[in-house]
Amino acid sequence: MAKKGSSGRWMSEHLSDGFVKKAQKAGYRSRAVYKLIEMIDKDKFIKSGDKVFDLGAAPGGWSQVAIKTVGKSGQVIASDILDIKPIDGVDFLRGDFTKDSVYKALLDITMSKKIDVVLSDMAPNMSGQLSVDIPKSMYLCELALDMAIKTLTPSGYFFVKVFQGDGFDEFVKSCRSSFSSVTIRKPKASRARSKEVYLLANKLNPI
Ligand SMILES: C[S@@+](CC[C@H](N)C(=O)[O-])C[C@H]1O[C@@H](n2cnc3c(N)ncnc32)[C@H](O)[C@@H]1O
Repeated sequence: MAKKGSSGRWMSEHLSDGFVKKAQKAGYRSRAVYKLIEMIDKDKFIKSGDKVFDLGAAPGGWSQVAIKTVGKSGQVIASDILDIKPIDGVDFLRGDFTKDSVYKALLDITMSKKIDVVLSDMAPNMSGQLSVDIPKSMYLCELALDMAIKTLTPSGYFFVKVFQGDGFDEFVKSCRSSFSSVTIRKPKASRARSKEVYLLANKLNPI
């Protein structure tokens, strides 16, 4: 029998993954929803009526969870470089978040109203080379932090995927200097061998 390459290994692991099966059964678009659901259950950082940004939203799993949680009185504004199939009640903007035009278009959609929660699950296409992937990911984290600082209410939350590696400690430090509460979490649905963790920051420090 031919030896499985890394993509073959990924596919068989993916298909036998309990979170994948659970997500498919529940009609969610990604297994990643279980990372967000666990963290919302634990830290209660998205509530009914909230206004939420979902950065790096494709294929739309987190947006599905967010719109369910905020309900009709809330709003979810999602964005990704890739398109997503429409989700009832979710406003979607397609574009590259590293481009000024996309960043500004997202700010325009808020119509100067403050946001309660900024989510970022953005991750670049992984090459497998940590020296390339980690800096790319860190840049997306820094842009998301900047957006959070500019748009959040004083009691708002920033929830972001970060890869542990070069720049991680500095990024946590930046978050601590902008927010009075910063916690690092590793949800059960996050694969143990993955270097990803999630950072939850709350309460912007006054400037
Ligand atoms: C792990 S996926 C997000 C999964 C999503 N949370 C869900 O539950 O469906 C990461 C996303 O980040 C997006 N992304 C990566 N670089 C981006 C960029 N420069 N601008 C916008 N989105 C980006 C990718 O296209 C990808 O869809």
